[in-house]
Amino acid sequence: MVMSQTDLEAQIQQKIDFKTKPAGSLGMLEHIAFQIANVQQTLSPELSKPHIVVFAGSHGIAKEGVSAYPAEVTAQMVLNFLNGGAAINVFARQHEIELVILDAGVDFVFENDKKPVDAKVGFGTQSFLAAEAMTAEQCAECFTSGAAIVKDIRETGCNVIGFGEMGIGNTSSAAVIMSKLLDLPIAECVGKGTGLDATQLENKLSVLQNALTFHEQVGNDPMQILRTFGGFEIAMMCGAMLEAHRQNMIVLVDGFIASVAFLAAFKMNNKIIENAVFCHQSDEKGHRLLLQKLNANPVLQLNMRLGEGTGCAVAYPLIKSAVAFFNEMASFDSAQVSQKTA
Ligand SMILES: O=C(O)c1ccc[n+]([C@@H]2O[C@H](COP(=O)([O-])O)[C@@H](O)[C@H]2O)c1
Ligand SMILES: Cc1cc2nc[nH]c2cc1C
Repeated sequence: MVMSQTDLEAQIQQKIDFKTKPAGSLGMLEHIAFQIANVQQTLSPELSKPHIVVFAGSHGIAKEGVSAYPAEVTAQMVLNFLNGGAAINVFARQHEIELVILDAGVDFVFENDKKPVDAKVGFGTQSFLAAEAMTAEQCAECFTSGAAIVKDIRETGCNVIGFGEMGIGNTSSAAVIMSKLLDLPIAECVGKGTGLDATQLENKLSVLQNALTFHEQVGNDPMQILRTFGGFEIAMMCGAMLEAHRQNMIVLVDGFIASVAFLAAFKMNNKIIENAVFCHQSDEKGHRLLLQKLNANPVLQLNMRLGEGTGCAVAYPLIKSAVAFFNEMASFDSAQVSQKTA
């Protein structure tokens, strides 16, 4: 017998409420369990073959003094990921999450035997201070490649996928994209990124204001905004997230930059929010407001501002706990525990 959506939702909620606990006492874990069961349309949800993809890209805007670190760190960190030494490697290993390192457009030729997945769209974007970050063709390629990597991962049996990134300068791209997509003053979207001091932050703000003035004619079309302000890894994440939704996967969203990629995807298909778990509220200034605008309730708030998918990795065991209680806890009936009095 085919169950209606309303019936299924009622049954999921009933299963949660009949567990041996005071009603609502597992808090956010209850919401996550409900969401995952609902996405998977089942009373026995499963998380299988979890993956995190780190999308890496270099940014032309990095030469405008908007980051506390030099642009070459992007390629150097990709090598570090490949050698297993970065924070995301540690957390992914700890929680048995498959890690995929993807070159969306790093300004470096990787030639050792250890290479990132090659989806290179170019050797970094143009500085969007006085040019478009990428061409329309490059932006389209980001979407095609993002979808392709997710399809490949889906074929391994994975149904839960985290999105992280690496790209010196990408909080600048992300801040401008957020400001355009939400029609917010850029000052509300800009933060210290990798750790700018107050003077450097003022410079970042003025660079981004100038860029916005230069691109004044850009309207609110998300594809046009992504193309104008980049980066390759942000556009590719956006395309990948949309595919993960098409494949009915659980979409784990990392920090500020990943959330901005999500916002662009949401503007293209707002149903994607049904599959999304916002893993961690970053310390980057704009993230809180962005999550508020999405009505999103992050699983964790640990004052991290690293990216790489680290928020997804550290939140993952909690998401597993949500599914585990839903599947394994006894009910009042099965354990013969008395229910609430009146
Ligand atoms: O994910 C976040 O919330 C986050 C916040 C601040 C910085 N980051 C990371 O730092 C880099 C961007 O910072 P920046 O200062 O170079 O724009 C990039 O590699 C991101 O992964 C990440
Ligand atoms: C060292 C370093 C590691 C990172 N991981 C993600 N963004 C980063 C930025 C820097 C500077």
